[in-house]
Amino acid sequence: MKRMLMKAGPLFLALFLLDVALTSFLTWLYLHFHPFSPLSATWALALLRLVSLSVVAGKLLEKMVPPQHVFLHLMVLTLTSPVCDTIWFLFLQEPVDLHSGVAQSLLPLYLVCLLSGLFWELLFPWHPVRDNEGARTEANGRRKAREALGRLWAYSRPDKVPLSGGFVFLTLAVICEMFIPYYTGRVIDILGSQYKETEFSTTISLMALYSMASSLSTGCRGGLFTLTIARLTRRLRVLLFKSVVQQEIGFFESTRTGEITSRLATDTAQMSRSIALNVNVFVRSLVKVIGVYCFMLSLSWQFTLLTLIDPPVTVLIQEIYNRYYEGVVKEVQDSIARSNHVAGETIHAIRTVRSFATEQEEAERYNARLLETHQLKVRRDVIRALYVLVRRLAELAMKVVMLYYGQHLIRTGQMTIGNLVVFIMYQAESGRYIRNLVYIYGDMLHSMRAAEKVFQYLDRKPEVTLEGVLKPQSAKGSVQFKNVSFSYPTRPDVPALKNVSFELRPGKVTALVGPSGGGKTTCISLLERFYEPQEGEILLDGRPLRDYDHKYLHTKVSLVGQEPVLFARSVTENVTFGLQDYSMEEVVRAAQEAYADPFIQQMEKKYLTDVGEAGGTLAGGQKQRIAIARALIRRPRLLILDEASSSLDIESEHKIQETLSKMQGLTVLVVAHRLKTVENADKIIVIESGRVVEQGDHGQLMQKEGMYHRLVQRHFTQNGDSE
Ligand SMILES: Nc1ncnc2c1ncn2[C@@H]1O[C@H](COP(=O)(O)OP(=O)(O)OP(=O)(O)O)[C@@H](O)[C@H]1O
Repeated sequence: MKRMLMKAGPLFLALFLLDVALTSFLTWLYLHFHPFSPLSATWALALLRLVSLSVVAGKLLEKMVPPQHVFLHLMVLTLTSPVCDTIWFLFLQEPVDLHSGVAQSLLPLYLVCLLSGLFWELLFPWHPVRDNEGARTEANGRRKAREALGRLWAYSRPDKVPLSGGFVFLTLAVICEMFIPYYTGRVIDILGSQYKETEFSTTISLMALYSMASSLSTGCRGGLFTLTIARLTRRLRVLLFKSVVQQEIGFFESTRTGEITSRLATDTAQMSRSIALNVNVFVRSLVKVIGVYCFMLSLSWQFTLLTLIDPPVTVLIQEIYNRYYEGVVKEVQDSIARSNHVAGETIHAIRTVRSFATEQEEAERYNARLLETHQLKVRRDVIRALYVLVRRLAELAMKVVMLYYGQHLIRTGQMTIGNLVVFIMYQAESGRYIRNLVYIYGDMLHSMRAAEKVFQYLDRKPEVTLEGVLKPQSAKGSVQFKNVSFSYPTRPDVPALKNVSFELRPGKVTALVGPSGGGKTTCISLLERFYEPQEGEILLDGRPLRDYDHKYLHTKVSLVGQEPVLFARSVTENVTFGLQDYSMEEVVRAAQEAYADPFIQQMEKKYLTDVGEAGGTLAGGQKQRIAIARALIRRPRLLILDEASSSLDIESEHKIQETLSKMQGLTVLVVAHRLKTVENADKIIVIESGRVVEQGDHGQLMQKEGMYHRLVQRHFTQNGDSE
C-alpha cells in the first residue's frame, strides 16, 4: 500500500489540481456567458470534465490502476453532482445552483475516491500483465462455455416437446404471478377509499384466478423440466459410458477411476440441470424483471427512476459474493473428495491396514482431512453470512429511501397508498430476480465447464481403434511378431519391447520365459490389442490384428490373466461373460475342461452360486479355474495363459494340461514361472530386457547353456527338491 501511495499519490494530486483548475475555468465561463439553463450546464460541465480527465488520467495511471477502475472513479468524480442536482430537481423541485465555489467542493469527492481506490488495491491487488492473461483465459472460457451450451441444446433435441412445453408454462406462470401484487394494491385502495362491493369481489376473483393459473403453470413447468433433466442425464450418461469403455487401456492408466466416475455421475447431472433449471430460472427472472419494471413505470416513472439505484448495487454485491463463494465452494468439494478418498483407500486396503496395525494412524489421517473440510466450510459460511448482512442492509437502505420519497408523493397527491405498497412489493421482487440473473449467469458458465469436461471424453478418439471388420470362417491360430517395438504411454521414453520377432505355430504350445520385467506380459497385452506397437506388426493368420473385428478377435484369442477378475455374479454368468448364445451343457463342459466342475458341484447353488465381489468367496486356484473355463467356452484358436496356473495345485494343473493337449489345433501361449510347465512346451522363447535372447525347445536351450540354462539352474537351486 505504501508503494502504491508513493507512486499514485503525486499523480492523483496532479489530477485533482487539474480538475479544480478546469472546473473553476468552466464555471467562470458559464457565470459570464450563461449559454444554457443551470441543469444543462451542470451536465455539460460534467461531461467535459469526464472526457478531458479520462484522457489525462488514462495516460498518468496507465500501469498502476486497471483502466476500468480509473473510468469508474472518474464517473463518480464528475457525474455525482449532475445526478444529485437532477434528482433534487425532478423529485423535490429544488432549483439547480451553479456557483463559483463548485471547484472547492471537489475535495471530499477526491478523498472518497482515493480511499476507495486504496481499499480495492488492498483487497484485490492489480497486476497488469497477469490481468491481461486472466482476461484472455476468462474470455476463452466464456467462448467455450457458449459453444458447450450450443452442443447441449443439440443433445436436448429429442426432448424438445416437453422442453418447449416447460417454457410455455414458465412464461404463463410468470405473467400470472406478476398480476398478484397489482391486485393486492387495488384491494388496499378499495378498502382505504369508498368501499364498493362489486369492485372488491371482482378484484379478489381476478387475484384468485391469476394465483390459480400461476400455481398450475408452475406445477406443469416443474414436472416437464424434471422429466427433461432426467431423460437428458440418462442419455448423456449412456453416451459417455459408451465412449469411455471404447478407450484404449493406456487411457485408464493415465486417468484416475474417480475422475471418470465423477464425470459420469456428477458432471452429466450438472450439465443437464443447467439447460432445464438454469435456463428456466434465467428466462423466468428476465421476464419478471422486464414485467415488473413495466408495471412500475405505469405506476410512477419518477419512483421507477429512483429504484434504478438498486440494480447496480445488487449486481455489484452479487458479483463480489459469487466470485468468493464459488471459489470456496470448489475448495470444499475438493476437500470432501480428498476425505472420501482417504476413507475409501483405507477400507479398500483393510487387510494391509490390519496386518500393519495402522488403524489409529489411518483414523488420524481421515480426521485431518475432515478438519480441513470443516475449516473450509466455516470460511464458506462466514462469506455467506457477510453477504446476507450486506444484502439486507442494502435492501433496508433502499426501503428507507423509497418510504421517504413515497410519503412525499402521497402527501402531494401523486400516488395512492395501495400503489406505494404495490411498488415496494415489485421493487423487492425485482431485486430478487436481478440477483438470480447474475447468479444464474455465473452458475451457467460453471455448469458449462462441467459440460466441457464431459464433451472432452465424448469426443476423445481411442488411440487403439476397434474398427476392424475381418471375420474369416475359420482361423488357424498362427501368430507372428515382426520387429515389434513398444513403450507404454505412461513411460514413452522407456522401451518395454525392442525389435521383438517370433512365431507361434498353430496347434503348438509356446512358452515365454525370462526374468521379471523382461517384457512377457507386454507381449500378451499387445496380442490382446490393449496397446498398439509403435513399430513392427503382429499378424494373426497373416493379417494384422487391427484388421479383425473386435468381438471376433476376442473369441478366437482368449486370455487367462495373472489375476483373473471375476464379477459379483453367478458362476454361469462369469463363465459365459460376454456370450449371447450358449447352452448349459457348454458351460458344464468348459468347467469340466478347466477342472472347475468338481468344486462347483460342491457349492450350495452349484452353477447359480454368486461368487461375491471380485470372486471374493472363492480361493485363488478356484478363481483361476473359472477364468480358464471362461476362456475355453469360446472354443478359441489361440489360448493365452499368463501365469494362469500360478495358484493351482499340481493335480489341477496336470488335469488342465491334459485337456489342453487333447484339444485339436489349439495354439497355446504360456507364461509360467514353474519350469515343469515350460519344459514340455514345443517351443520356448526367452525374453530379457525387452529383447528375444533365445528360442528353441528345452533340450536345445539347455545345451546352449545361455540365459534359459541359467534360469533353470537358479530355479532348481531355489526350489530344492520340491519340483
Ligand atoms: N502399465 C505399464 N505402464 C508402464 N510400464 C509398464 C507397465 N507394465 C509394465 N511396464 C514396464 O514394462 C517392462 C516389462 O514389463 P512386463 O510386465 O511385460 O514384464 P514381465 O516379463 O511380464 O514381468 P513379470 O514376470 O514380473 O510379470 C517393465 O520394465 C515394466 O516396469
